[in-house]
Amino acid sequence: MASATAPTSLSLLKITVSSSSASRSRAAVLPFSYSGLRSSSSSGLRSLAFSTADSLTIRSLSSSSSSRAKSHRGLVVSAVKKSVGDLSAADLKGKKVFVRADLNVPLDDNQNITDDTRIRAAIPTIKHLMQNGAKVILSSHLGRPKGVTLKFSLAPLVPRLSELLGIEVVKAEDCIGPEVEKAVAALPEGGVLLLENVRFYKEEEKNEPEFAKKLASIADLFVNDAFGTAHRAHASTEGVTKFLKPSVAGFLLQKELDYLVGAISSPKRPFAAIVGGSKVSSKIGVIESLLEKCDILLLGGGMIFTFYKAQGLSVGSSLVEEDKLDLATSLMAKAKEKGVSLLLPTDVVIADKFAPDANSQIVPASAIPDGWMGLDIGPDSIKTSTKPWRLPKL
Ligand SMILES: Nc1ncnc2c1ncn2[C@@H]1O[C@H](COP(=O)(O)OP(=O)(O)OP(=O)(O)O)[C@@H](O)[C@H]1O
Ligand SMILES: O=C(O)[C@H](O)COP(=O)(O)O
Repeated sequence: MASATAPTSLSLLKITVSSSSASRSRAAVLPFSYSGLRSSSSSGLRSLAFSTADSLTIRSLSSSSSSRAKSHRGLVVSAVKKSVGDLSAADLKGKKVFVRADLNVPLDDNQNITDDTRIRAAIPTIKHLMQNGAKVILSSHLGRPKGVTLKFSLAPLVPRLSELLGIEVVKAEDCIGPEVEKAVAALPEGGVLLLENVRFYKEEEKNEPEFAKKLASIADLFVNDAFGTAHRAHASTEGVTKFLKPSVAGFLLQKELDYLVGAISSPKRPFAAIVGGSKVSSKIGVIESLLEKCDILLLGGGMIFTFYKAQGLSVGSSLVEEDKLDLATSLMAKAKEKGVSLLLPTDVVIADKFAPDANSQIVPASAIPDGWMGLDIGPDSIKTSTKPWRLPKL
């Protein structure tokens, strides 16, 4: 059986804590999966492929047999958001509906859509509105343009949208202004007008009220179906809700909310979550919230290098949020305090530059050479995180 002194990659983590009953009882719910540890190999963490930020948790795992502590994370979240399905023809006929979707699809160099999943996902809401006589004003961002940029135009999406909806979707050249107003006025019941990329205006991401007001001024009510963008308070997602009533969720957003609420309010234990992305700073809220609910939190993506550095590891030229090192440390401490196993990958992909033609290799997280940058989790860690017999059922 592994002990806290096993030379796992935990030994790299310079965190010393004293035992707490909270972490012991919490850790007891994690029977899994720590098969790698239990195999008692001297490279326990390597076989686990994720390292916990808290070596104490591992000791607790292997020593405690008490049943799971009564959850202090039993926060029940209930989804009582109004959805577009609650709106009938009586509410919609002849109404101008501003629909924010996430049509941020990948395009190749010739502006061909290489994956239309997001367009297809937006269709049920749009069809519901069309079938109930609404005039649909469809808005989205595409990419992260700095000002008006042709390659980020939504124009290439029109043929596919039209095909999927069975009507000719009209495209506006802008998302606000007199031309848009004219196009809206000409829109028949059941018609769809696609506005130009809302991020062509910097006011969108700044959530400027004046801009939100202009967007809202062309519509009677708002449907947010942009699940992939729902974590951002932008003018077209959050700002317009100040001016349009009702503001309701689209079918896609509702489905995802139902799913998440179900998973989070009464999860099967042990409950694990995986969080990735490049920046810790934009994930603080979600990580803190998950620490209240999860038993295991696996981190991936670019943000892990901030955590490694916070632990004193050498991370070469990896992306690091220097001003968030303390935050990373405090999140790890918080996980410890809550008895949550915060796991970091033990192997990583590194490259000599951030470019498609870079040289790359796989190394242990503790062995990133100077001049190399870590990009993401390595194959061992991927294997671990995707093998159901290693991880608890999600
Ligand atoms: N490991 C990395 N090293 C350097 N740059 C990275 C790394 N990972 C991602 N990036 C850069 O950050 C951008 C955003 O990455 P990603 O979408 O994974 O992160 P995110 O946290 O979801 O993004 P954001 O919070 O900025 O929306 C990428 O397009 C890329 O340019
Ligand atoms: O692709 C995405 O993640 C969403 O469309 C959000 O895009 P953003 O990260 O540029 O806001």
